[in-house]
Amino acid sequence: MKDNSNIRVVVGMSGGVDSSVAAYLLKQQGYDVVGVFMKNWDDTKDSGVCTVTEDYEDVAKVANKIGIPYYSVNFEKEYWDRVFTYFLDEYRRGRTPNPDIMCNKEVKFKAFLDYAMKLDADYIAMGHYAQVRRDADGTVHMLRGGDPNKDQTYFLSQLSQDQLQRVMFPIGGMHKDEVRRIAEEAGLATAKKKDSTGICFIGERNFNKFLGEFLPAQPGKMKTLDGEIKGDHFGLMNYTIGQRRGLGIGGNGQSNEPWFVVGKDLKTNTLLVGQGYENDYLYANYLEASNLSFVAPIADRGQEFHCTAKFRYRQKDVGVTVRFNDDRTQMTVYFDEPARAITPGQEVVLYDGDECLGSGTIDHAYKLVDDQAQLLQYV
Ligand SMILES: Nc1ncnc2c1ncn2[C@@H]1O[C@H](COP(=O)(O)OP(=O)(O)OP(=O)(O)O)[C@@H](O)[C@H]1O
Repeated sequence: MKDNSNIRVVVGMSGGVDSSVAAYLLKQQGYDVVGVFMKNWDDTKDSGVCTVTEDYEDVAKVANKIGIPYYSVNFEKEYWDRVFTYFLDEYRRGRTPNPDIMCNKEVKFKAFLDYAMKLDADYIAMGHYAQVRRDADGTVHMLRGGDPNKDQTYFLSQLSQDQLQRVMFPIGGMHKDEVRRIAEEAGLATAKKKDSTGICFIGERNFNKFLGEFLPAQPGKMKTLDGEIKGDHFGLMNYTIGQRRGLGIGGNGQSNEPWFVVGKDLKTNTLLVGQGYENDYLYANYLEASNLSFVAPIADRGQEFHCTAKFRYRQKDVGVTVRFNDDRTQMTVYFDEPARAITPGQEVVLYDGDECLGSGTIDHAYKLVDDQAQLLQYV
């Protein structure tokens, strides 16, 4: 067996089963493994419950069982400055941000990586469901996780080639069942622990109440695209494009079809609603994105190429054509088929087969009407 004992790997241990097994497998493979638990949210900042103490106890139990040192590090300031501030700003702009993507980019794979380097790490490891392939020339590629139900490349799509160079995903090729089985066989205390849910590092919250603790809600009117008032909304930030639940409007005389959020008019603080899941106004032909980041080397693909994309996490890939602007700071993504509920603030993540190329943040969606581009009034 290869001697890995000179290679130090700092594992991000959350107190969950995935990172427990990641640490366990690395230790089995003979690496010099160190566990580190991050605390990124102070539960006195809001009125929710945090599970930090319990999670850290689980890290301690697992680390002791597999025989590795472990530490805890506090990145509350980094999380607040680089993730939470962005999160609130995006909501203020009427958009729907993805804090997990920002958290990976700025905290888990930046602040944590910097900290690990100070501990003389050669690599960091995380319990994500994603895979890294290393080419002979040193280039690394990020591939989808082995468990199609768990693939997390969507959330990792803003990592850079430099960041990925130093990353290992020990359980990335496995299925969740297998991870739990290994944890059980190894007697790890987290084998049966429930998966974490909710906002990255903050946890499960009543979302609207949580948001309201940081951003004052500004109630306004709900209108159809024809200007008919349908009711009141309790703050544009509490709604997202394509949302059905919580509107409180039933079908009317002509149709019993449910109502959906089809747009937001920030200037007049109006929520635009339309009837029917297939509402034409929810379908776009292309989008514009900025804040581009590519983990894969894509320079040789030229200004325009065809690939697949996801616009939200739980979605099948769709065929798209990507066209960059001259300096590659923005891209326009044309869909092979019209796509529903494209949401500003969310990420458009590009794939070539199983390889995640990178992503951009959605700014605008457009519809073609008689070959004329119409900007959808999504913010
Ligand atoms: N508080 C934390 N401290 C250190 N690393 C963390 C922490 N939270 C998450 N991570 C790392 O990020 C990975 C993915 O986190 P995610 O929240 O998606 O958890 P998960 O898939 O439920 O994994 P786990 O079962 O390990 O909690 C974890 O497996 C772990 O390596």
